[in-house]
Amino acid sequence: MSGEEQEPRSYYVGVDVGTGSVRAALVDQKGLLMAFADQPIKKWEPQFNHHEQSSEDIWAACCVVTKKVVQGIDLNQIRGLGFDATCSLVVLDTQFHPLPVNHEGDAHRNIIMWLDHRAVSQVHRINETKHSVLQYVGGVMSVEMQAPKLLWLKENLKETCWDKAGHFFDLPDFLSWKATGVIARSLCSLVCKWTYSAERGWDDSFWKMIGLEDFVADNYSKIGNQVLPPGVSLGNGLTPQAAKDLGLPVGIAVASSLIDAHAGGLGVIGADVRGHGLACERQPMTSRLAVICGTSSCHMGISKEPIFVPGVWGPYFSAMVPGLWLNEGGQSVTGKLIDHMVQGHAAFPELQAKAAARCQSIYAYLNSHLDLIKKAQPVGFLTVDLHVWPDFHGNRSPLADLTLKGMVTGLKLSQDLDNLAILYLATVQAIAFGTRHIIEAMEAAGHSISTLFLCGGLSKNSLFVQMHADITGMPVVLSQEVESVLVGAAILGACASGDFTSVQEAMARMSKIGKVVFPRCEDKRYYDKKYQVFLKLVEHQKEYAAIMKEN
Ligand SMILES: Nc1ncnc2c1ncn2[C@@H]1O[C@H](COP(=O)(O)OP(=O)(O)O)[C@@H](O)[C@H]1O
Ligand SMILES: O=C(CO)[C@H](O)[C@H](O)COP(=O)(O)O
Repeated sequence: MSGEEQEPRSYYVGVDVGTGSVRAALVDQKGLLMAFADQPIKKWEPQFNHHEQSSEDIWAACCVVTKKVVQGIDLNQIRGLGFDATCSLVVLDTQFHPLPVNHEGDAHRNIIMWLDHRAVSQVHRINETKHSVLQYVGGVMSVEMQAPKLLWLKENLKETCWDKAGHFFDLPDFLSWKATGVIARSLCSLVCKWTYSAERGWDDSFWKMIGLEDFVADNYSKIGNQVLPPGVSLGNGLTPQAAKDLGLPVGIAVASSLIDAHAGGLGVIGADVRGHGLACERQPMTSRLAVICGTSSCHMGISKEPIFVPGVWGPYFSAMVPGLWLNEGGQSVTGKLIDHMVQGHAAFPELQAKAAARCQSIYAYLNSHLDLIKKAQPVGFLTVDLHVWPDFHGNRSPLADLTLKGMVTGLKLSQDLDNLAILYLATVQAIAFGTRHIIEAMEAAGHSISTLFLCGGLSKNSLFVQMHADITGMPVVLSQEVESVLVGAAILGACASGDFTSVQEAMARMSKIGKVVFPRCEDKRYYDKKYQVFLKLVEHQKEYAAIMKEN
C-alpha cells in the first residue's frame, strides 16, 4: 500500500432526491463512490396533471439511505453532507407542519411536484404581464416553476392551505432546513424557479403584478429572505435530531443545496478530459453541455456573459458554477416517456418475461433485441418510416409551449415484440432530436458547444447514449461514476466542510470521466433527414390545431 493510501480518508455524504427515488452515496475526496443505497418514494396523481408527494415520506427515505451508506464506517471520517432534489414545492404551516396541496385536505400530500401542470391558467396570466423578470426564464415562464403554483394555491386552497402557510420551500431547501434548522434558501432554487435575481434580489413589482403582493408585505419571509450560494456551510451543521434520524454525527457540515439537475452538472462538467482526443480539452468549460437525463432531461450550458436564449431557461447567474451564467434547456419527460411507451405496449408482458428469464433490465433486453433484428444495417435505420414527436407533456425547450402533444407517424397493424422494440427506438431517437433542437437554439443565441456530458438514469442506456452522439454529431462523455448526480451532492458537502477552497476546485478533483462515445459520422445523412421530419411534425401539429380552431 502506498503512503497516500494509508492516510485517514475523508468522506462526504451526498443525498439525491429524484422524482422516483432517493439515493445516497458515501464519496471520498477523489470522487469515488464507496457505498450507494436507494429507496423508492411515494407519488400521487389524484387527478390528471396533478402530481403530489409527501415531505415526511421523502425525509424518511433520506434517513433510510443515509444510514445504509455509512454502515461500518468510522463516523469521524465523514466531513460533510450535501443534498440535491427535484424542484418541487413544499408547503408547511407556521409551526413547520405539512399543509395539504389538494382538494381532499390530505396534509400528508404537501408537495406539488415539479411536473405538475395544474397551474395552466395562472402561468398564462403571468406570461401575459410580459414582466421583465420573464427575460431571465427564456422569455416565457414554465408552468413547472413556483410562481404559478403559488398563485394556484392562493386561488384554489385559500382557507385550507394558503392562509395557514408559514413556509414555501423548494424541495432542496426543505432538506437543508430539516438537517440544520436553517431556513436560508439556496441561490440555485430561488434564481432558477422563483424569479430571484443574484444581482438585484426580489422584484416587488412582479409579485404585485401577478397578485401575490402578500410576499412583498411580509418581506418575503415565507419564500426566503436569506439567500446563500450552493455549497456554503449552514448554521451549526447537523442538528441533534437530524443526526439521530440520519445516523450521522451531530454538527457535521451541511451545505446549502442544489436542484438535482444542477448537482448533476457539478458532478460532470468540470472533469479533466486529457487524453481522450476531445475538442473540449483545448476549449473553455463553456464548450461543454451537461445533460442530466432521468425522468426529465436538463441541458445545462454555462457562459461568462449572460446569453438570452428564447425558450431556454436563464440566463441565471451563479446558479450552478459560481461566477458563471447558466442556461437550462429541458425536456419535461424523457425517462418517463420511454417507460410510458414501453409499458403501454401490448407486448410489454412478453418483454418483461423474456428480460426476467435472462436476468436483464427490460432496456438491456430491448437493445439486444434491436441488434438481432437490424440485420446488416445500423440499428438506427430501423425507424426509416417511424417518427415520434416526444412532447407528451408539453415542450419545455426551445419552443416553451405546454400545449404541445406527442405524435407518432408510421404505425402498423402489429403488436409484437419487434414492433415494441422499434417504437422504443423511435422514442429514444425523438428525445435525442429534442436535444439537437435545444443545442441549435443555444448555439444560435451565442453558445459554442462541442461536447456532451451525460448523467442520470438514462445514461445507463447504451442506445440512448449512442443516439445522442449520432444525432447531435457530438462526442458524449460518461462519468466514471454512473451516479454522478450524487458526486455533485457530495461536492457540496465537501465544500461546506472547508476541505476545498472553492466549488471549482472540488469539481476538478472529484468529477472523473469514464467512457467516451463518439458519433458514427457515416450515419449523419440519415439522421439529418430524420431531423427534417422531426421539425415537420411540430409544424404540422400547429397546423392541425389552427384548422380545428377555425370557425
Ligand atoms: N438500467 C437502466 N437502463 C436503462 N434505462 C434506465 C435504467 N435505469 C433507469 N433507467 C431510465 O432512467 C429513468 C429514471 O432515471 P433516474 O435518474 O433514476 O430518475 P429520477 O432522478 O427522475 O428519479 C427511468 O425512467 C428509466 O427510463
Ligand atoms: O426542472 C428540473 C431541474 O431544473 C428537473 O427536471 C426536475 O428537477 C426533475 O428532475 P428529474 O428528472 O431528475 O427527476
